[in-house]
Amino acid sequence: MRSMLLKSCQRKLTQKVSIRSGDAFNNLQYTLALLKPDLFTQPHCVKAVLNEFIPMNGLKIVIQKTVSWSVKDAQYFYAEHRGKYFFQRLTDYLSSGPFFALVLQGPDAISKWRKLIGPTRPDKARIHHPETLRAHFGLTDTRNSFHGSGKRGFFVY
Ligand SMILES: Nc1ncnc2c1ncn2[C@@H]1O[C@H](COP(=O)(O)OP(=O)(O)OP(=O)(O)O)[C@@H](O)[C@H]1O
Repeated sequence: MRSMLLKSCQRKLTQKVSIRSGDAFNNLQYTLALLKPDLFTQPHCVKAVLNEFIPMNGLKIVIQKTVSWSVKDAQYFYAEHRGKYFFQRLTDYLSSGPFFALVLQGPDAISKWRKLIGPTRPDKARIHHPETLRAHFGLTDTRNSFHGSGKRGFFVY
């Protein structure tokens, strides 16, 4: 399984990649991280996240790709929230411009990245978890700058 994972990671970024996240090998995991459109428009913030926050927290970027989603792509990705009052706002936002998709690797990468990005709401993050990325960079409940996959499973982009 590990060699399959590594093979997937080594494919060129232009190719469609399918990786099984969260497979443990000596606690090694892969996780999907999104640096959402609001952050993408702030190159100095992106630079700080990529070059400082991620490596300093024991995570390694194995794939980095700029993506642009249609509304349908965003609706598919966030399907679990369909029907909620913020669904249209959320999917309009994710399809409003380009953003970065990263595959991060490291021990306990899934929970480590989720912990690093912090609570969904940046205002709450600034009060209760001021050290987190959403506290530093998040703007609003919708434009909260980051996504971290919450569970093991396949992701394709
Ligand atoms: N109450 C809300 N009002 C507005 N937007 C919301 C609200 N709750 C969630 N969202 C938006 O939907 C996204 C997905 O919500 P979820 O509950 O999965 O939070 P999360 O796991 O912290 O975020 P993400 O899935 O983006 O990592 C959030 O990142 C946020 O942009």
